[in-house]
Amino acid sequence: MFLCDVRWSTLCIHLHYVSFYCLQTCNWTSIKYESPETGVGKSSIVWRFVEDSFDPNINPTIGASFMTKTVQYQNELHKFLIWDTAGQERFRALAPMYYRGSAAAIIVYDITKEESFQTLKNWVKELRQHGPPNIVVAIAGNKCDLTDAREVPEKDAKDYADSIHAIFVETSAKNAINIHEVFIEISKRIPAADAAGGSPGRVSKSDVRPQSLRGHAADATRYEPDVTFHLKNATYQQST
Ligand SMILES: Nc1nc2c(ncn2[C@@H]2O[C@H](COP(=O)(O)OP(=O)(O)OP(=O)(O)O)[C@@H](O)[C@H]2O)c(=O)[nH]1
Repeated sequence: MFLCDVRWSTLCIHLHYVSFYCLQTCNWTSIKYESPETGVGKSSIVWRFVEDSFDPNINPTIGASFMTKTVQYQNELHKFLIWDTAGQERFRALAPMYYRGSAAAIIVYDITKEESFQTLKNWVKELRQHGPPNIVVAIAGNKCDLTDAREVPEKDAKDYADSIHAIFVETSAKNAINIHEVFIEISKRIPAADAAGGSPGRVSKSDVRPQSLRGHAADATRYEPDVTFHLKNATYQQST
């Protein structure tokens, strides 16, 4: 998952999950979570953030979903443009299409699956090597409501995140724990466009990469409504 934060201009945020990207048009309708990169809760986090809802029977992502969400923080508006991409290995090669040009990435692992945490480290390496140089990275240990099934100690993950200067949170999309907070924390770390003179993630409004727009709340009417669309079946809808 990737996010951006800008004042008065669209900024590109790359929200990178342990798994992501997919631009292909596919017909698969039911695919089991097979690898440590799938089923960690990426889509659930996005839906909790965007719609404040949780679906225990959510389908695996086939293709990619793009969503925007505008929130007010203090006296500013933050508009997040988010790519939610499929976690399956077959889509891995498409990842650079989404993280290049993004200002932030959220890499998600499942606290009940040690393997997903190890996989996360590979994504961090890839982002460091091939992603934008100043990309903000957040690590989210999801499903923290499942404490009895925990395999990844919180301290281990926090120490790792500190070692790479990443934001760290444990989240629960199910119980709405730290979802809003991680997005706001990312937004705070991304320089405003006017201050940065054009941040790495800055994009035009027609660019359908994840972005965040930050401006003053009083100017909310200048922004377009939040939207959701799915590349899988080329549907497009306004969510607000
Ligand atoms: N208990 C619990 N279950 C969760 C949480 N987040 C997601 N899930 C469940 O985990 C499963 C996978 O969630 P998804 O959001 O589809 O995961 P994903 O990482 O987007 O999966 P892909 O689309 O395959 O990459 C679903 O059954 C969700 O209901 C959480 O915070 N707590």
